[in-house]
Amino acid sequence: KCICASFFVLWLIIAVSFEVQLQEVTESGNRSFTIDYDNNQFLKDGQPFRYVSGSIHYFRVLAADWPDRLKKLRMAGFNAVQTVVEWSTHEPEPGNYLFTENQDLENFIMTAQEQDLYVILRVGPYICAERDMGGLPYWLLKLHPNIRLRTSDPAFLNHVDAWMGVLLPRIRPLLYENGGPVIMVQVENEYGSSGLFQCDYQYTSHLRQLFRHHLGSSLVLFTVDNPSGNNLRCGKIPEVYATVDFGLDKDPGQQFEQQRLFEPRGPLVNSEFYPGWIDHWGEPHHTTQPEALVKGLDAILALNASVNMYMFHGGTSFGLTSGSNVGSKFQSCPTSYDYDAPVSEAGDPTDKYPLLREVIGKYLPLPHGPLPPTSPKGDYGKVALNAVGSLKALVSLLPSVTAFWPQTFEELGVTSGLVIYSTTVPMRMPDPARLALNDLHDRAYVLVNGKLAGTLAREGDMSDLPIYTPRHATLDLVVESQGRVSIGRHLNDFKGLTTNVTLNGHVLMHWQMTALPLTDTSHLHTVISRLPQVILHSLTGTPRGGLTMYSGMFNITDEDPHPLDTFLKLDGWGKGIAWVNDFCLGRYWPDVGPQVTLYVPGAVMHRGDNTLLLLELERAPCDHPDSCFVTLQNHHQINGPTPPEF
Ligand SMILES: CCCCNC(=S)N1C[C@H](O)[C@@H](O)[C@@H](O)[C@H]1CO
Repeated sequence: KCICASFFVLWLIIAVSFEVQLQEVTESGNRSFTIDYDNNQFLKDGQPFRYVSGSIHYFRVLAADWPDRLKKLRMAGFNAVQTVVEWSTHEPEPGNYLFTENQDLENFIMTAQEQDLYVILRVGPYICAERDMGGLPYWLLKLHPNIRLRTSDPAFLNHVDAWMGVLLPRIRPLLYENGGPVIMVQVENEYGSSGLFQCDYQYTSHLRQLFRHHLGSSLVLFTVDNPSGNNLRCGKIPEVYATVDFGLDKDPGQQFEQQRLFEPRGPLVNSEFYPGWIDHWGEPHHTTQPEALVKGLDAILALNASVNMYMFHGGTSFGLTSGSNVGSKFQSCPTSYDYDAPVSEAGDPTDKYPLLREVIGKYLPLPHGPLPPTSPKGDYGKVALNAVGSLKALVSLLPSVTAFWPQTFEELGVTSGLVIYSTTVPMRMPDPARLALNDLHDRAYVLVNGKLAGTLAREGDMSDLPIYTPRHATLDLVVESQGRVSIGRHLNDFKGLTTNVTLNGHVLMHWQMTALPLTDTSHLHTVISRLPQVILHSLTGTPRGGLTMYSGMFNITDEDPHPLDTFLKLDGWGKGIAWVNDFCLGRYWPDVGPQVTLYVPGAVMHRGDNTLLLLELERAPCDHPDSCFVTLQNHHQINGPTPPEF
């Protein structure tokens, strides 16, 4: 008994001294961010803390504009910024790491700290976010065609370990406890809610251990799941704090009851409160009413919950980085990620902005100072364009691959862009013959002997295009990727011709494939410059001006202030990709909407002559030189679509 008593006394002394030390550490000014389970709150340096955060994805805003957007977030009353970290942005090819300029994540984080914002990082490895393959790099499919993404499959986890071994050591010095602004880090993303129909706890536990190894034992790690059904049962990771996400159409009390089933104590957190929603090409732009948004936020804050608004500023999926979804059909996401967010795609406060500041001001001290104004926009007028070569002419100058069967984009090493698949029809077919592309990812322009015979789309019926094929006719299929699926079972979304092609039931073989990766224009310019002028105008594209490159120049005079943000309007154009000064603005598709203009940041232009390049796939208003132009106007346009004929 005496021994037990002395052990107890010894234990008591140790426990008390530890508590005192912790208190001393805190009082000594060392920084800490923890969860207080006794009082259902966060503690920052030992004091109660609640965050009101807004999502801004650094890769959807140019680095030149990060200070402006982050300041607008702070001036709206928010005290934290949340961003996902996109693996494919930082490792576009295996072992090729990018962390500079527009990919300089550390700069974004430190800029947030300068704007008096804490940072909540969602480091993935999977992030969803309507991005190509949910932010996972396409080369995972190239290296491991049978990979089981988002599982403990070693083919996946080995690359995750390597990637996190590069990323997380960069994050550690920026943690709050180490003097930085990063207060929390999310593990995976909606693992239980992503329609994976598998709960690989070995995978999620591995991530927790990996994050603990690189980031230490005191950082708050959390998960996010939509709180319906069994999502939280599958998404909750032991020793990782489970939070939920829900929109303004949900009752916060009921939603948080679901969180309480898995976190009976600790702060209530909505990690994604939606001010708008996802857009898809061909659907109306999704919006919400400002009053409903403010009412919903007020109800959450009144419960003393912490919250992140997804998105505060959506920005733009520049380049070919937007993803897609597969619901009842394939739905590709537009370039604009406006999200009907409180700050528009172009960075301007909307009518939601002052209302949000007012409601946040009921719960948090507001920063003083004027509300940010709408920035001036450039009205640079018409830009005349000329055809600089058909796609066929361009492709004839590019290297090609021959194979018995059609290969996917991934096999050909193409992240995004086009692949031209060519073959010869082996025998005389009855006219018309039925062409079937049995699993097309995603859109194909069918040419017979260089003439457009039709268009097939993943959204529509891909297995029935009647074509007339003379003997030994050349069949070209110009196949476009519209963005890899961002969520669910179709995440391993191989692009291109993913199965055989048949003509009247005969499998077509012996394919020549020419990749046209469009992640940058360096090779495009090289190829165009090599095109003899005579070819430029001989090999036109389609009769309506499709499958053709167009270029033009516009001048920003010295009288103009620094180049202003502007909007590219493409009246009369069909569907394609646009570049300004080699910066890929993204895909345009005014034929189906909802976005009708492309946002052009001022930072991609300069005084003097600027170049504009279009790869038009479908139609151009260029049957007369006077009508072959686009417009750089000072306002954006998001229209409801005319029902598309995919
Ligand atoms: C149509 C399926 C949408 C799935 N995505 C959902 S629920 N969301 C949650 C997800 O975590 C986030 O990355 C975003 O993708 C968001 C929608 O903007």
